[in-house]
Amino acid sequence: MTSIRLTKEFRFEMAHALWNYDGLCRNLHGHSYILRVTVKGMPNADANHPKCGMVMDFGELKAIVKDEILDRLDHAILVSDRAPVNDIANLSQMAERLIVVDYQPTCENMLVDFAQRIAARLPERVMLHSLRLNETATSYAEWFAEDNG
Ligand SMILES: Nc1nc2c(c(=O)[nH]1)N=C([C@H](O)[C@H](O)COP(=O)(O)OP(=O)(O)OP(=O)(O)O)CN2
Ligand SMILES: [Zn+2]
Repeated sequence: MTSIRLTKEFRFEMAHALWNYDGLCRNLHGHSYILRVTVKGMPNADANHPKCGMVMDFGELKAIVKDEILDRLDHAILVSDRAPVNDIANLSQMAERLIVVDYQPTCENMLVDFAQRIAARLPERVMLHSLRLNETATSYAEWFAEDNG
């Protein structure tokens, strides 16, 4: 049996601010994030199964990422609970999707959060191999299961 890595790419638009940061990113600003999710497993070998030849259906992976990440974060504002969250919440309709997290919303911390959420939803015998999150065209962070075993 051969182990195969499967990757799907997702895109979402999100605003954030780095609380107490010593540079421009302390201001609310937005990014067009690109998230690449790679899973690993053996393709289904049952010739009678509709998913024969698949590690997992790309559609199933898409549904997980949509549920756990895109539906929450696309066009959202992500801020740390250490920031003045109530002031932002008072922006009323401009902050309908205000997501408050217990971490500084860097791409590194977002990946830790994403890895936990995605791994918990994968089918049996499919492992989360890695994640890559581009915050800008020139900046990205990566999470690898092998680094975090
Ligand atoms: N290690 C990290 N550093 C920074 C993060 C982060 O998530 N992890 N985030 C930011 C800002 O939010 C923003 O993404 C700025 O990134 P940067 O690459 O500095 O963006 P620029 O537009 O200045 O990049 P250039 O392409 O070089 O113009 C800051 N740091
Ligand atoms: Zn940023």
